[in-house]
Parts: sequence; C-alpha cells; structure tokens
Amino acid sequence: MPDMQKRPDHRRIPIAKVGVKDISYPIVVMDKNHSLQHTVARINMYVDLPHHFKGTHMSRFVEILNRHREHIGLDKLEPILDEVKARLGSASAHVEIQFPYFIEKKAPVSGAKSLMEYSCEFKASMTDILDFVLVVKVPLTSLCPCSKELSRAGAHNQRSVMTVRVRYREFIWIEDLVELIEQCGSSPLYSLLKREDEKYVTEQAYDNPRFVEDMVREAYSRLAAVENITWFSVEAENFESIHNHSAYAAVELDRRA
Ligand SMILES: Nc1nc2c(ncn2[C@@H]2O[C@H](COP(=O)(O)OP(=O)(O)OP(=O)(O)O)[C@@H](O)[C@H]2O)c(=O)[nH]1
Repeated sequence: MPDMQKRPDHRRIPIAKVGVKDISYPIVVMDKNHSLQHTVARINMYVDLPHHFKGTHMSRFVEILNRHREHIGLDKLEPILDEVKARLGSASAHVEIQFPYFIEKKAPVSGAKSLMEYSCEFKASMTDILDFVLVVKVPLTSLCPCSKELSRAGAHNQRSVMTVRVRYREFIWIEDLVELIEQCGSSPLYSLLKREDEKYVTEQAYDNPRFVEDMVREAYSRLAAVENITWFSVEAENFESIHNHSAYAAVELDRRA
C-alpha cells in the first residue's frame, strides 16, 4: 500500500508538534491515602516533524499507548516518550495527560465525608532529558476585601480557580499541592456541607477576605518555601459575582539555573 506520510514535502517548513489529541484512556495515579487511583484521562501525544517529511505516523502513538495499557502512570512517561521518539524517529516527543483526580474531604464541623474532584495534568516532554510539569486546578471561595470594607452588610464572594504548575526534584503528592493552594483563598470548597458546615465556611470566608493578588502572593510564598520545587507558576481566576468578567493574576518563580 502507498505510504503518503513518508513522501517528501518541498515547502521547507518543519513542524514543532504534530500528533494525536484527546484520546480517552484509563490511567493509574499514585494516591496518597489509597496507594493507587484509577481514572480516565484525555491524552495528547506529539512529536516534531522535520521539514522534508510529508506526515507523521499517527497510528504509532496509539500503538505505544496500547503497549502500556496495563499501567499508564507517572512512572511510564519516560519509557513512553523514549518509545515515541524511537518509533517516530523524532528529535522530541510530548505527552499531555489530563485527568480528574478525586480526594476525600471532611466537612469542617460535621466531619461529613465527600469526594472532591480536582482537574490535573501530567505534561512531559523529552528531547535529550525528560521535562515534567504537574498541573493541578484547585477551586476555592474568595471574598472581596474591598467589598467587605465598603459595604454596610455582606461582601461579594465567588468561586475561584487557582491553577498551579510545578517542576520538582523529588515526587510531590497532588494531595499536598491541593492542601497548600487551599490555604490561599478565603475558604476551601467541599462537595458536602451540612448546615453547621455552611455557617462555618461562610464565616471563614468573611474573616479571610482575599483579592486575586493576595491569592497568588500567598501561593508564591508557600510554594517558594518548598525547596524541592525548582519552578512554579500560579494563576488565579475569580469568576466575579458582581461583574460579568473575571479578575485574574499570575506569578512565576524559576530556580533552575
Ligand atoms: N499524518 C497524518 N495522518 C493522518 C491524518 N489524518 C488521518 N491520518 C491517518 O493516520 C493513519 C495512520 O497513519 P500511519 O501511522 O502512517 O499508518 P501505517 O502506515 O498503517 O502505520 P506504519 O506502517 O506504522 O507507518 C493513516 O491512515 C492516515 O490517513 C493527518 O492529518 N496526518
């Protein structure tokens, strides 16, 4: 059969990333409290393509995933990227694994247990050495300090999402990152709250007003104190309840030298 992908291309334009996107696939993630957690990811896999080839071999990405199907997790990223580079004959390879991760939380007063979902991502690239970034999105409540100061009663508050990205030397638990980031808003979120919990989190948020700037500065201080983290970025987006737009802030620290 003819193989179009192998044919030459004469435009002299190399492609930085080409591959497959949004493959739904079961994976296994290390769970701090239950050793392993099975979840379903959306996976993207890319390679670079030199200018002289017409196309890449899309089927080979999926073949490689299938070869590791028994256990696709953090420890498999390096072997998968090595294999992608070798099978596709590329100089670089990238894999992005986005998945929902569940953490059991206890309501602050009643102790009622519930599962909270956190959107996470493993982003790994390989040229000569592996570059790995862990991404975790943490939803929070934020309450506006300005509104609290100005208003005779109440203060506007909203759901916020903080996105933390880290590079590190030694393994970091998703649970520990979530716990660190949850300290940075006005109050954490829970899936299940009884009335006594609702009173508690409402008052907690009122007692801890935070601008979006306060949230990223708080996260910066806490993450910078963790020596194991070599690079991080933090974004906060507050889905304002008095505006039809969001308040946003971002910070970054790079200690790789
Ligand atoms: N490169 C490329 N392939 C595409 C695209 N859209 C669909 N495909 C299909 O991806 C399929 C798999 O390609 P290959 O991996 O080269 O398949 P193959 O030649 O059977 O496999 P190998 O022998 O391992 O190369 C082909 O049927 C392509 O038509 C595209 O935009 N670019």
